[in-house]
Amino acid sequence: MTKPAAAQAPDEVLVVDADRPRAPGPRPVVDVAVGVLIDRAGRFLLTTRPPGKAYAGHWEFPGGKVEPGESVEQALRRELQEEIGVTIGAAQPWRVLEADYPHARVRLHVCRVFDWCGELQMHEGQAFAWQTLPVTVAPVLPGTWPLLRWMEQDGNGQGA
Ligand SMILES: Nc1nc2c([nH]c(=O)n2[C@H]2C[C@H](O)[C@@H](COP(=O)(O)OP(=O)(O)OP(=O)(O)O)O2)c(=O)[nH]1
Repeated sequence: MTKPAAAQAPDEVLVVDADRPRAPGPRPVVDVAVGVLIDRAGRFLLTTRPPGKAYAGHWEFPGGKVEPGESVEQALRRELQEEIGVTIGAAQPWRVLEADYPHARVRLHVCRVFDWCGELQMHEGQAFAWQTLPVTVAPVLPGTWPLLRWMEQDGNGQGA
């Protein structure tokens, strides 16, 4: 059986903007499902964070928070339908990153996705770009850089 999202130990822990204040005391960790959509040419999809969200305009992999009772795969399927209008097939669990931001502590459950249907539709006014390594978009969200580094280490994302 798949482990509950909260039981997954991170592969890496990142502290973002460490000089900026945090709320005092222990902060809950929010589980987030993140999708690395990889097309047949080996390119991967990045989108910008919509206006009004923390780090608006920064580039990231699409995804969002896991709701109570959802698996990571269910959350990713729902978020990608809501945000970019595609329905994913299987989501392959890949790596876990914990990121401590001034606005929140998040645990990113990063999945690779090779199979989806539907045309891309940016429902939240995001920009999108199909990328290979090294990426040509900026600024990249701090908590997205480790994922790009892992891809490079694994020899992924160079395109076909
Ligand atoms: N989707 C995504 N989130 C990332 C990445 N890297 C990274 O640090 N994050 C962080 C930023 C946010 O703090 C958190 C995602 O939460 P979010 O606020 O975008 O999620 P959501 O769409 O469910 O948002 P909401 O409107 O319900 O508040 O994860 C990434 O590559 N993709």
